[in-house]
Amino acid sequence: MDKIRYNRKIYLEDKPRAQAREEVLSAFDLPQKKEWIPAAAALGRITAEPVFAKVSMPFYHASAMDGVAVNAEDTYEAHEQRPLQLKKDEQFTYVDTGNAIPQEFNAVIMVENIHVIDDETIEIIEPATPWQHIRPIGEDIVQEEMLFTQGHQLRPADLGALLAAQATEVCVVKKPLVTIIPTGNELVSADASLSSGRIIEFNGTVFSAYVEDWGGQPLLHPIVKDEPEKIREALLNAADTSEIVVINAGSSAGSKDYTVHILEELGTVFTHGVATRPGKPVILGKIKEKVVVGVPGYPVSAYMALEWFVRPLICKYLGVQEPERAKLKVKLGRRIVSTMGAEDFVRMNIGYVNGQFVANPLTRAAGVTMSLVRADGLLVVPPEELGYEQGDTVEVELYRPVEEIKNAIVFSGSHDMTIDLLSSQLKNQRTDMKIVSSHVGSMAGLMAIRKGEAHVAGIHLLDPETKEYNITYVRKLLAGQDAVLYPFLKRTQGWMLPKGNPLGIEHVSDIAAKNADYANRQKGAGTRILFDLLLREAGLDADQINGYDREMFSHLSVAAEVKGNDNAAGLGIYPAARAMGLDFIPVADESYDLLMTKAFFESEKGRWLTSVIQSHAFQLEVDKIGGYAVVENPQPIYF
Ligand SMILES: Nc1nc2c(c(=O)[nH]1)N[C@H]1C(S)=C(S)[C@@H](COP(=O)(O)OP(=O)(O)OC[C@H]3O[C@@H](n4cnc5c(N)ncnc54)[C@H](O)[C@@H]3O)O[C@H]1N2
Ligand code: MOO
Repeated sequence: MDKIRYNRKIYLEDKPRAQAREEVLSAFDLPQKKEWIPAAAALGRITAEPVFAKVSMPFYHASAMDGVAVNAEDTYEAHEQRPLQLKKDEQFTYVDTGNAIPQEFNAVIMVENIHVIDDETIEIIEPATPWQHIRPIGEDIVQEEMLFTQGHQLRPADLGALLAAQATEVCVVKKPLVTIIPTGNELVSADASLSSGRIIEFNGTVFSAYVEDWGGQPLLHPIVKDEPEKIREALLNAADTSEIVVINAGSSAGSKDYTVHILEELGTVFTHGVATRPGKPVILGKIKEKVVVGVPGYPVSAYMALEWFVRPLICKYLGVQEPERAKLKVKLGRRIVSTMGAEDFVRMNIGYVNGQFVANPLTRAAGVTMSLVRADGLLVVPPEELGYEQGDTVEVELYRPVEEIKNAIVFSGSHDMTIDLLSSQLKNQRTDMKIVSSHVGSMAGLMAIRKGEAHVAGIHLLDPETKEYNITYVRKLLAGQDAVLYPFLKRTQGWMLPKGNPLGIEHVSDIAAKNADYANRQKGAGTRILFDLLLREAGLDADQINGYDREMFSHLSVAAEVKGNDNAAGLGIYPAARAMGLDFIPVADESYDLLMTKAFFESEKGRWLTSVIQSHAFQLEVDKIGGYAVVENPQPIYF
């Protein structure tokens, strides 16, 4: 049993990130270790000492051209009107590019400029100047010359210079060893069987990859349980053997968050809590002379904290400048609210629509790894700002090259699995194009087209009066704007019910009559509009439906909700029901169409998109899902 009892630490500081960074950097003052490694394997490494050439290059006078080596003096008489003949071996010898020039010669004439008379004789009509077409000894590299100073990061061409100068071994800065300690009783490896409360350990692998990318040597420690003794032992060992220690999770105020106490006991804590959202519960401290960085458990917070504090430490150790990301000015598609006094880091999607870059925030939840996977850029809201308004121009840091962002087709609206298939087919045919999609529902998709924030929106909006899909909505909401509605799919909506349909639901009235727990969709979702129509047709009211106010944001989340509850019911598409092993009773066939800006529809990208939709390969993939039919010979409707 552990002898020491730790008080739960409830209050974290809000230290400015820049201050925390300066403090930890000035506390990190290890001398660089050096090592000799083969030059051929030194890509990306930092030279620890100046590197000198051991030999010259070329090592001898070398012919720069294919032709003949001559003595320039022998050629002075040559003239267009008085061709001069030269004798082989006495007055010339054949040489190829790179050959050594025999001592008696001092110039090369290109083969194109000689006229061969016979095996022994050539003729020239122009004199050669001394040293023409000869690469003299050391033209490129001179023996003893300094090729690189210390602190130079070796690039591919640099390796060539090292080998050419016979500097076959090079003294570089040893990569700082960064030990990464994942902690948590709940953590299991990715191949373990999962049960409620178990979390796959993946932060360690991500940290290792970042550390490697930044020039450090990662060492991923096995998972450590939330037991003070185990954490203490892991920290002490890591501090003995490595340059930097990263400990993951247990950084906040939970009952098992011991890290900060153990660090206080074994060394010093400089910081517990920085004024950032996310990433607040960072711990910075030292054991002996080794810096320990405690990063929060949530992946997004963790990766950001790693970049704020571990990357500068690695760069300082290596003696290189920290790289900065490219920046881009973008227009905000949505308002962004920020906490006063804290820096906010907002992952952004960026699209290039109608000649301008428009950015929209992704989820800000620190546990959503996919928000980092999907992000095109990062908006940093400084502590003194309360946020920005929709339409403001702000600067974002880019996570991807700007060309990639410029080439993406921005897809908005209701999500459908076929859009992922379309994405994949498009990528098959055009490596320079991709679909970037955000799933916001049909109505929000339509508005995105209206505001010029998307090229394409997937919509399925039923007009309860006309029973027609999409057209009335587009006519009403996009009045006066150039848009095209491209008929895309017919798909089947139906009741999603627990296996065996225990409540025996067949009709909307059964949902009310049997008091089923209904999993509804969000306002503006096409499925919600359909459900409301079904209610009205059956003469039912929303308040007769149990769960009407609980809103899910996708077909799959409705299906997941239904799966866990024998009393549940939902409305959605067949593939979602199938994915969750649910019963499915068809209710209506609906039109899921693609609304596009006219400019996009008529652009090269728009034409590609529609040609992929019409391709056999795509339609075959769609048929495999079931419950769908791609519209044949679609007639685009212009508005
Ligand atoms: N009362 C308070 N609760 C929390 C606060 C707070 O200020 N007061 N801060 C929240 C914030 S913000 C964060 S971030 C988290 C940080 O929590 P910990 O660093 O203590 O980490 P855990 O609770 O152990 O884990 C949280 C979460 O992170 C994921 N995780 C952890 N380790 C890994 C790993 N190796 N690989 C993948 N994912 C990992 C996992 O989802 C955990 O559930 O605290 C809040 N709470
Ligand atoms: O600060 Mo936590 O790191 O927001 O997620």
